[in-house]
Amino acid sequence: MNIIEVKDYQEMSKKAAEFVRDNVRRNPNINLGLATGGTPVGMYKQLIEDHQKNHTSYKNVTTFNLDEYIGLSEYNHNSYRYFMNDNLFDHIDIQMSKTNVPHGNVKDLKKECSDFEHLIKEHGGIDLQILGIGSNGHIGFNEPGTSFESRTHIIDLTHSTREANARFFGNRAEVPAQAITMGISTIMKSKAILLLISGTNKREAFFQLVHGEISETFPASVLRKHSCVTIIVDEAARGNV
Ligand SMILES: N[C@@H]1[C@@H](O)[C@H](O)[C@@H](COP(=O)(O)O)O[C@@H]1O
Repeated sequence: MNIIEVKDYQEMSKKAAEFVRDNVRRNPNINLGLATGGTPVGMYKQLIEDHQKNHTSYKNVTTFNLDEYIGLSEYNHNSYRYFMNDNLFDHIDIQMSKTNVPHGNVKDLKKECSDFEHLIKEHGGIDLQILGIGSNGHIGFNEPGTSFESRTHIIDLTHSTREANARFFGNRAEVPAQAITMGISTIMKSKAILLLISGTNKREAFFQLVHGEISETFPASVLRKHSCVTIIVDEAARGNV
């Protein structure tokens, strides 16, 4: 794993945006895997700024998002589809038809999972996957205990994840109990991975990732088996590591 140490959230966001932009410029038809949560918001802001200033084009880019809450429609402000439109897609020249976020409010959720998995495959796989990390080591919504062999699937969210995400909803009771998420093996098939880690609440997770054992009890540890992972981590998350 290539670890890039930066000072703070601002610098992490800038570096991450440069990394993504350079990849898009090198391969304008890139398949990007995207993440939600608080961590990548600054990176998306920088990408929008770069698009406006330097005209980096996303016209031929295809995107696949990691996950979506079950039960929320795309119009719900807490859905990840809404998040992506609001934080990125509405502000760049991407074709909406090339943006893919799992649908969390369809009748046949199992079919949605296998369709999503196939869609990624049909497009030739993800070239660059952006990731954040949960404080319990989850990636996407793959909670501790998820099989490393998992494909896109339905997951029960843990108490701590619902608690952590309650800040977006008002209270924990409103956070959906389940989500659709790319599986660990789906994520691991990406050709390259960019993981962003910021803040003191991620310090323990960063430490585990670097020093802990590779185990399904800490999902992100699987990344140590991937040959092309870049981590951008700020001072607060590094602590004394
Ligand atoms: N499903 C998302 C993840 O993709 C994200 O990486 C993680 C951390 O979120 P944050 O960046 O807000 O700390 O939790 C969320 O639940």
